[in-house]
Amino acid sequence: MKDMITIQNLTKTYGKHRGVEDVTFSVREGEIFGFLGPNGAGKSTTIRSMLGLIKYDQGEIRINGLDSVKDREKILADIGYMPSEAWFYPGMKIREILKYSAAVRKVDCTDEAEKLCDRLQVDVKRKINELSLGNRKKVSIICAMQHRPKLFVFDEPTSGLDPLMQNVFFELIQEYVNEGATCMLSTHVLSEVRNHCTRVAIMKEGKLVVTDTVDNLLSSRSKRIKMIRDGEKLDYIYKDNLNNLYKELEGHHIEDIIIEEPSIEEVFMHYYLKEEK
Ligand SMILES: Nc1ncnc2c1ncn2[C@@H]1O[C@H](COP(=O)(O)OP(=O)(O)OP(=O)(O)O)[C@@H](O)[C@H]1O
Repeated sequence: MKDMITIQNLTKTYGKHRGVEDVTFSVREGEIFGFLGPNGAGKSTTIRSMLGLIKYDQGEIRINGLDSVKDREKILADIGYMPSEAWFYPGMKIREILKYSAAVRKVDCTDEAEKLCDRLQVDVKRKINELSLGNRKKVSIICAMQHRPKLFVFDEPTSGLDPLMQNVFFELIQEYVNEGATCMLSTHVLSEVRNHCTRVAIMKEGKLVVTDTVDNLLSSRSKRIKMIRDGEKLDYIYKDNLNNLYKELEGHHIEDIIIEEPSIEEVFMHYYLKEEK
């Protein structure tokens, strides 16, 4: 499968401050790719560099084979980007915002916009400044989707959306992906990653720490152990070979033991914890 996004040795500093350092990964055509990491890890810097919103210092970014600097306009024509902040000009009606967003791209999105408003339960007659954060997010989602782009880039799309609308959002993404689109999703919600993403990249302190399939990352050898040993209740993550656990338990009275797969939060947590200095 060909790459939709290729990022090679991306480095961006903000004056003396670190942004991202030597980041290399790729997103394949047709996948839903999770982009994770704690606050300040460098996700937005990477995304803004991809979209030409900031100038990076070193490296190369190609999107659908095109150079992110030289071919910026061509690239942007086929991207649906949703920033984490859902801000619009106050006073505008939703209908006007959607029309304006389509006109900037010089495409007629009327049918798709109507379908999306219906699915996301958006009333186009309402003014943007009357809306809750969740409803503004829905407008932002429609602006990113209505021109049916080849590539979606979402920065924390579901924060503020109720669970029903979160479901509708992922149904829509899946439908577009089934028709050939690619989706890069920056999120802090690990259940979204487990349920919807095929591969992930995890950033930490400006560097890429891992990129792999969600299945591989979750099938690590660690297990969650819950047991009552010698009258004591224990609940912990065991990272060694299970044969060693059985040896360690010899001579103890085991009243009860449950060995289960850890949650995605438990598996991913160490990528989020700060390194000991
Ligand atoms: N405009 C800026 N000026 C100076 N430093 C910046 C600027 N934007 C980002 N940074 C720094 O770059 C680093 C990466 O920030 P970035 O916003 O890319 O992280 P993030 O992973 O998107 O975080 P979050 O999950 O909080 O959105 C941080 O150390 C941040 O302080």
